[in-house]
Amino acid sequence: MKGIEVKQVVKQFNKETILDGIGFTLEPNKIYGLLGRNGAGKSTLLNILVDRIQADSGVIRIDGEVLRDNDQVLSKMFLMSEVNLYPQGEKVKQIFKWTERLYGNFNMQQARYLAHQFDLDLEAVFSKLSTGYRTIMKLIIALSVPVEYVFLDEPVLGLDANHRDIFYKELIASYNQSPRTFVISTHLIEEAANLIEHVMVLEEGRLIIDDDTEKVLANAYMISGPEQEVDEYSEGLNIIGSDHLARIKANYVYGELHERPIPDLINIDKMDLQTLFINLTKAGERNE
Ligand SMILES: Nc1ncnc2c1ncn2[C@@H]1O[C@H](COP(=O)(O)OP(=O)(O)OP(=O)(O)O)[C@@H](O)[C@H]1O
Repeated sequence: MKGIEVKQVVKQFNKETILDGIGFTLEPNKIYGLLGRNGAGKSTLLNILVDRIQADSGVIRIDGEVLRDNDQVLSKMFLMSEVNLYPQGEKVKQIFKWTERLYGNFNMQQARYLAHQFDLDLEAVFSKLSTGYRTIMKLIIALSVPVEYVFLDEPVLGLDANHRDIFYKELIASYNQSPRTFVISTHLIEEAANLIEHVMVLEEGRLIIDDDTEKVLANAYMISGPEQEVDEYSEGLNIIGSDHLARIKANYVYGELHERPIPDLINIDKMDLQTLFINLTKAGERNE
C-alpha cells in the first residue's frame, strides 16, 4: 500500500501523555494540515514520523514498510523544522550542494529559482541570515529535495506577509509540477486554509478531526440572531461555542442542522476553519 499508516502511537514525556494512541493514514499526493494549540504535540508527532523521536508504542508504516531504523523508507521523507541542522558557517549555495550530496539528488534549478523569488542571496553565510531568511532557506531545501513525503513544521515562522504569500504560491506550483504528500503544521490557519485538502486537529493527545477540509467545513455553522431564538433553534445540535454581540447571539455548531425550516429571525452562515478550530480547541481550556 502506498502512503503512511500510523497505528496506536503513544508518546509520553516525563509521565505526561502527549500522544494518546494516535492513528491515521496519509495518502499519496495530498496536502494535509496538522493543527493544534501550543504544546499539543504536533512537532513531536512529525519527529516521530521521520524516526527522529521514537514513540513508546505503536506502529508506523511507510508504503507498507515499518519505519523504525529503516534507511530506505527514511530517504522518502523530509522534515523541515526549527532545528538548525545545517553547517552554520557555510554559504547558502554550499548548503544546497551539501543537501544534494546527502540525498543523492536535489532539484538545484528549483532551489535557484526559489532563491530568486524570495531574494535570497546564494553567497550569504547561513549563520548571518535573519530569522526569516533562515526559514526561507530551509523551505527552499524542503521544496527541492526529491522525496515523496514532505513535513513542514511551522513553515512560515518569522516570514513577513509578502514572503508568506510567495511561499503559499510556490508550494502549490511545486505540488502541481510534482505531486507529493505534504503535512503542514501551522498556527496561521486562515492563510493556509486554502492549501489544506485534509485537516487533522490534535487536542489532548488525540486527533479530534481527521477529514477532508471540504467535508469538515460543510458541517461547520454559525447560527446567529436574538438570543432566545438562537438558543431555541440550537437545542439538540452540537454546539461547540458561542459569542455575544449586544443582543445578538451566535452559536457555533459542528454537525448536522435540523431538517425543519429555519425561523425568520435566525441567520445561518458557514464557519471558517480558524473559527472552527478556535471553538473546538477552547473546550479543553474550559475543562482545566
Ligand atoms: N524532549 C522533550 N522532553 C520533554 N518534554 C517535551 C520534549 N519535547 C516536547 N515536550 C513536551 O511535549 C509537549 C508537546 O510539544 P510539541 O513541541 O510537540 O508541541 P507543538 O504542538 O509542536 O507545540 P507548538 O505549537 O507550541 O510548537 C509539550 O508539553 C512539550 O513541553
